[in-house]
Amino acid sequence: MASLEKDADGFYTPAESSTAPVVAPKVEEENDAEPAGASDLVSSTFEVAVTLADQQADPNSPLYSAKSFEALGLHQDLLKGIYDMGFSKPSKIQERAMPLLLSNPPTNMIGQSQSGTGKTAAFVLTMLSRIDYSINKPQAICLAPSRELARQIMSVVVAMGKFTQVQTEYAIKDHLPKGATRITAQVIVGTPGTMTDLMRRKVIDPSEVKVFVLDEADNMLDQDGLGDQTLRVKNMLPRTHPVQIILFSATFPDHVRAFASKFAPNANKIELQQNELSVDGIRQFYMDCKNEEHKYDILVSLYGLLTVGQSIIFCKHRQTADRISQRMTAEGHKVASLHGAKDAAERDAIIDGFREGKEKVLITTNVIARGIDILQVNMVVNYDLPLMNERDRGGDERPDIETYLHRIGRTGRFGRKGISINFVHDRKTWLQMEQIEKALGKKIIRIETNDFDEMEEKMKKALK
Ligand SMILES: Nc1ncnc2c1ncn2[C@@H]1O[C@H](COP(=O)(O)OP(=O)(O)OP(=O)(O)O)[C@@H](O)[C@H]1O
Repeated sequence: MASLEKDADGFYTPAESSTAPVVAPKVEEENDAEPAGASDLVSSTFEVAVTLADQQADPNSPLYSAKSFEALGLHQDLLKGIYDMGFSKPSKIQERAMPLLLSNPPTNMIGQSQSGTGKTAAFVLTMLSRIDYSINKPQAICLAPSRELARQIMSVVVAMGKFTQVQTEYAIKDHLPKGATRITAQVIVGTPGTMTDLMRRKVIDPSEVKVFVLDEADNMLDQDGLGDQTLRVKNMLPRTHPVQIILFSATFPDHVRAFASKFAPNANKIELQQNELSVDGIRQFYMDCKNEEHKYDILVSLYGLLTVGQSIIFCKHRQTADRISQRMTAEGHKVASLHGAKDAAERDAIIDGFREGKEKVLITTNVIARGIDILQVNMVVNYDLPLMNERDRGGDERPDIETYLHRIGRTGRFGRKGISINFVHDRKTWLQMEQIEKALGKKIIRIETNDFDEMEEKMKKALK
């Protein structure tokens, strides 16, 4: 075994020199063109299929692919799983990333692609392709920032692996029975705190781990957030053989890029340009509210539109989410609220209920800003704009562009149309929104708050 040195960032690195760098392929520039043939969302399954096929045939779309899933060299059992899920062609990120992810010897990957463009399938198929099904030991570990996202990723592992013998287990809070001593499952999906705990207690033996995936990698590596815990997990991985490290996200802000490259050395990189970060299917609006209280009134007046499909309302504080939801409920509206102060069972029940469409409006915090994939969500409201100080950068009132992108990305999934509405209520919030607009190079259009008919018409048009 190579001798190890711990460097200033806390990484253990082999003292010997590493392999030659791989030339990083770049995603071609995409233009801003309207996807061809885009139409309304879920009016019928048939219509959606036609729309998707059109978009997947448009070389400017992030959903475009020249290849078929067969051409990506996947095992027959996985192809069956993919088709069983209703996928017919890979998306651009799948087409680009899969050959690099599956090539031998395994090479690390830092992959970036817009929200809702199919990153999950790319890393799930890699995990399922790399494990040895005859060995009952953990071989692929995937970390995500929330239990909701970990559960969703697991549902993709199970669906894609339906025709394989894969065994899976969660590393999320309050999931394993108290006395559990050893996990034999091959794929483990979880959150960093619980994963660290289970590895420390030797419930997870990482000695056979070959693939380590970070979904929402920029968030998982952020030094102000989950970075330490993620690094702890990495430092417990075996050093007797190479472990393929796979980082995926829709965003990789400058302050984590260098750390990401160190975390996944010599990685193949697929990167987006700043002007490609948001998908065109999401139409962005804002509403001028008079003050904090007026934001609530406007939200209530939007209820009819919020429930045309499903909506997610993002607030800065848990208390705001609870307060709004209690008030709206008391006024006879059906809404749910979800945040990190609720216990595990309650969180699972709330997100499952929302997924099933039992509630059409979910009021929440940044806890589910990332990754959550619910196709019926056609509206996102930023009741409070996301700010950098929510990431523990005390006093920093700049808008948090990455969180904004992830929040609005809960709609407009895989070529669907969606709407985002920002509430601004004073000069400060207006300037913050202007900064977001500038950073993304996309116009955020004003909607009148006092003309309900115009509002409704504009929004319905945006969803067409
Ligand atoms: N090739 C495909 N054909 C059809 N649908 C697909 C394909 N790949 C993925 N999807 C669907 O697209 C949706 C979005 O995929 P996914 O959740 O992986 O997006 P993502 O890129 O991880 O987004 P985010 O950055 O928000 O996490 C999912 O509902 C998924 O089932």
